[in-house]
Amino acid sequence: MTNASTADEETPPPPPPATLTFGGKHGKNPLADASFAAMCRRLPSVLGHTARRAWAVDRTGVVLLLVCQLLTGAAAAVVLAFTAQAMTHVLGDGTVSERLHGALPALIVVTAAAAVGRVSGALASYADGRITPLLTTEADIALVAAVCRVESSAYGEDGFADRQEAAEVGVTRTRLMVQDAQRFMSALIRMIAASGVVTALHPLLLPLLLLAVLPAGAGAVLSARVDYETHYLNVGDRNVRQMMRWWATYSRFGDEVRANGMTGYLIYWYRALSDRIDRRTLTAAPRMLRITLATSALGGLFLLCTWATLAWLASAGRIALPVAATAVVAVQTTLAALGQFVLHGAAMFHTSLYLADMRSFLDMAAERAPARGPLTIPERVDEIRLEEAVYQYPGKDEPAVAGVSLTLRRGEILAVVGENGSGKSTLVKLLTGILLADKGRVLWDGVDLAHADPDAVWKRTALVPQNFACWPLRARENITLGQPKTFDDGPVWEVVDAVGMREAIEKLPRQLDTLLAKELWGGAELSGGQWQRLVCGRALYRQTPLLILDEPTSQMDARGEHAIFLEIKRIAARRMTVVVTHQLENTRLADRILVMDKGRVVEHGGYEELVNAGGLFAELVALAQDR
Ligand SMILES: Nc1ncnc2c1ncn2[C@@H]1O[C@H](COP(=O)(O)OP(=O)(O)OP(=O)(O)O)[C@@H](O)[C@H]1O
Repeated sequence: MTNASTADEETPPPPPPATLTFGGKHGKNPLADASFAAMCRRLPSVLGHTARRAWAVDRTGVVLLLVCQLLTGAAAAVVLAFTAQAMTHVLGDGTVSERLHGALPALIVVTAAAAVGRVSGALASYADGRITPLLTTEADIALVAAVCRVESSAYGEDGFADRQEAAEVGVTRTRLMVQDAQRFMSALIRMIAASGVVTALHPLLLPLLLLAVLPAGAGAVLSARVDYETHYLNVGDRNVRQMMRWWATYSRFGDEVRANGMTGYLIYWYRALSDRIDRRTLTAAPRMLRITLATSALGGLFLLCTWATLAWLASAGRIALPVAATAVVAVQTTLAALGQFVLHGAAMFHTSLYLADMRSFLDMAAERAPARGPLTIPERVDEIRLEEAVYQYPGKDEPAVAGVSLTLRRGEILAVVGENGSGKSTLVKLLTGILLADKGRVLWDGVDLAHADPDAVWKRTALVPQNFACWPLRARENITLGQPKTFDDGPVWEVVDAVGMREAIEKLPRQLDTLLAKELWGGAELSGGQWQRLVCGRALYRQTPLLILDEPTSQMDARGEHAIFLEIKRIAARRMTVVVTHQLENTRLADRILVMDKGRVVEHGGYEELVNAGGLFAELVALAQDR
């Protein structure tokens, strides 16, 4: 036995991924208590909703689709009725040529109607091809817009991310909805046409045919239910798998994954989660099989009864032979139409389950869109005041900000310091109205943010967040994003100079037009510190009354940091500036320093004053110098 294998035996197996359930108040499958009748009642509402949305995106396509479907149905009825007529001639009395001659006009009509049916069928598919992509795009954009617009606090809400994942499936299923609805409607029209002909031949045939296809329909609905149940159980796991997939494969995190030896565990983890999802899916397979076998057997039995009845009617002389022959064709046609009607109805029901998830998420997101009030904020803001502001994140026992009062005036630079988790970033979110205080108030020139239009607030805010996005956009857009108001690059170059990025941008293959994403064709990459400079440039470009920088220079070299703080000082007179930092030396530029601990302001004053006070700030400064 080698040392390596001994080591392997002694190494405990890696822990499997945590078991995640689609939890919270959304943890209950909406189908759990739904009766079969209730499920069937969904169809008209789903059909109506799809029709309204289709009408909104492509009226011509919808009209074309409806006309073609009516034509297809009418053509099917004509084919059947004239086939019956032709049969009567073919199986009637006279010589072969006389009988064929007699059937000829009916056969010509059958051929013409079949041609019309085919052409309108093709046109209906074309209309479906027009409507579906537009509808899917609309659903997709509605979802993205809804998520972008919710109050920031919604992200932390129980089940929000899982509901979003379920809604994403709804978006992809939208693709099937028009197709299902179109096939369902066309089968319905063909069924009505064909059943009219069958009933005219003998009234007993239609109920028997219905009995023959109903079990298949019931089977399809039951299978859809099982499939959805499995999907519902897997939502939580799929959500986290999707997130991990992105983190594990995103090139920006590739170095961390490789150099820390994470690859093996990440792949193991991904496989373990995928296996768990597959296991649930496979558990459903025998149930599906049982449903299909039972309903097929029942349907087959009823079909046998239909044929036996037809044979009995013919042999007992209750229907003439030509009528019996026609009945065979009519039964086949009706059976096909009925079968498709039921199957596409079930498919629509199936799709509707996913669409309902999407609709309920959109409703949920709409309820969480800011509805704060119509108050607006003056163009120039002179003062921001916090009055005993408290904020507690959902699910947390302690408030992150526990009653903070402060006044910030135009022209002032405020530094906020404190240990990790002391509430600095949360305070910033309260100042900017990203989060609304649970208790207390945040007032911008006397306007309470709880009642102000958030867009008016954010138009006057520039924020360099602690965790910023490296947008896969051109360099120019990475600066102007959120405020693309000039056609001239002058102001963009001004901020590029201010953050010391001119040389780096001029070296890019297409300067400001360079796509900043190495993974995209023609894209280029910046270093971490260069990205941070660019993000600071974006905030400076906005020229707003409030400028907030949360750890703005953590990745920068001394020259970059110097340039940024010089610029902050240069422009400070025209705005209120808040700098959150752990680099305590940088707080020297501030007019005031706020020291936070456990959500409260424990000290405030100037740099020298706080160092001499011998409190938490002095201790942190001493620790920073004790290297
Ligand atoms: N989105 C969130 N959901 C739940 N709790 C959060 C969230 N963001 C922060 N917290 C919690 O709120 C508290 C304050 O966090 P905050 O980010 O404001 O601290 P901070 O002072 O900015 O910390 P750091 O110096 O590490 O950036 C912490 O206990 C943290 O765990």
